Amino acid sequence: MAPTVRENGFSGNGKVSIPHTGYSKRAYVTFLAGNGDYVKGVVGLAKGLRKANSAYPLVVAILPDVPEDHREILRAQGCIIREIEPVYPPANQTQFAVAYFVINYSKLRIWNFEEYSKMVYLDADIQVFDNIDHLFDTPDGYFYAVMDCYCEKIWSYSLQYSIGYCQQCPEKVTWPAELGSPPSLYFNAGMFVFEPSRLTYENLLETLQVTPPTPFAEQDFLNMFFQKMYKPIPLVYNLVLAMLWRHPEKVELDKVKVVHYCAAGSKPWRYTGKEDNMDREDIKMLVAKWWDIYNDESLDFKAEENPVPEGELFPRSSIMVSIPERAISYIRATSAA
Ligand SMILES: O=c1ccn([C@@H]2O[C@H](COP(=O)(O)OP(=O)(O)O)[C@@H](O)[C@H]2O)c(=O)[nH]1
Ligand SMILES: OC[C@H]1O[C@H](O[C@@H]2[C@@H](O)[C@H](O)[C@@H](O)[C@H](O)[C@@H]2O)[C@H](O)[C@@H](O)[C@H]1O
Ligand SMILES: [Mn+2]
Repeated sequence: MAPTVRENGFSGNGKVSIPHTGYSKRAYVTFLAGNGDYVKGVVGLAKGLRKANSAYPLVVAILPDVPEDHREILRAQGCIIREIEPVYPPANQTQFAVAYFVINYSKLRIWNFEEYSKMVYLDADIQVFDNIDHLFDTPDGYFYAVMDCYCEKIWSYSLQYSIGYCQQCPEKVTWPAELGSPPSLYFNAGMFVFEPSRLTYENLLETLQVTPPTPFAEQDFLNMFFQKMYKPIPLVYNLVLAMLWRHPEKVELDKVKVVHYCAAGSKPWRYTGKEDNMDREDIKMLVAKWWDIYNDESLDFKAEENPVPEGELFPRSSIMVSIPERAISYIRATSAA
């Protein structure tokens, strides 16, 4: 039977007016800043999600400094572009672990995307190789993310690193009793499952303004803010590459669904193989896998397969799939002609 969206689903004025009546819209979301080459990461991610048959669209939260030609590239890949204003931490003397981490606080704007009830955030240097749509069905009220690793030199400022403690193997070097209780479980903020909420958003921004910045910027802040709601999920959902050489016993590469190219020198679009660990066979294989998707033209978004109905804003594929069946009652179309 030819499905038709209820009249008030797509009003005649060309705007998509979706009834806010108990439907729950879902989407993947990533973050893009600057006019550099991270746009390639977003294109790769959009194509990877398509290859994994993801049912939900990819929203890209972009800073104003993302140039129009990059925005067009992303629209052409079926991405939903949302411009956000930067978020800066309070004035500080902090040395961030990496100078540009300061722009990553702008990620916090995604909590204001209230038109979505559940989102999966993915850094632009992440690739999704298997379908992870089931993460949207996780119980609400928690913050889901994968535990990070403290063993890389980038952590050398930390107490954990100085005593050789890592949460990935707490039995190897136990946390000294004289230092009190061990650190709370700490997640990598390159991937997480969350529920946008105006209230949480405002709370995040207010709390940020009274929280002294720390080396891992918004990642440290989010770990502090969501400490009580944090639920660790398996590393197959965010393989922080350092795990391959720091905790190989925990990695079953053929089961990994999401790879996070965060190790120094591992960004596929900048890969030279010269940095530490970058000449490993598994790294070369993962970088090649990223390029296979990026270069696969059959994975490009095809507007003709996702027509944007006359006067509407987005291809229905990006709207319709983000509204579950129950929210749209299908009635038999009376021919408009
Ligand atoms: O110049 C930049 C730097 C970072 N990012 C975004 O911020 C995220 C976090 O930075 P990055 O992934 O480089 O941090 P890492 O995970 O390597 O620590 C990136 O994935 C991008 O989504 C960006 O768009 N442009
Ligand atoms: O702004 C802080 C960033 O901190 C995190 O990356 C780090 C950290 O996780 C280390 O453990 C890794 O070793 C390292 O490579 C990596 O840069 C997030 O991936 C990123 O999205 C962002 O939040
Ligand atoms: Mn990253």
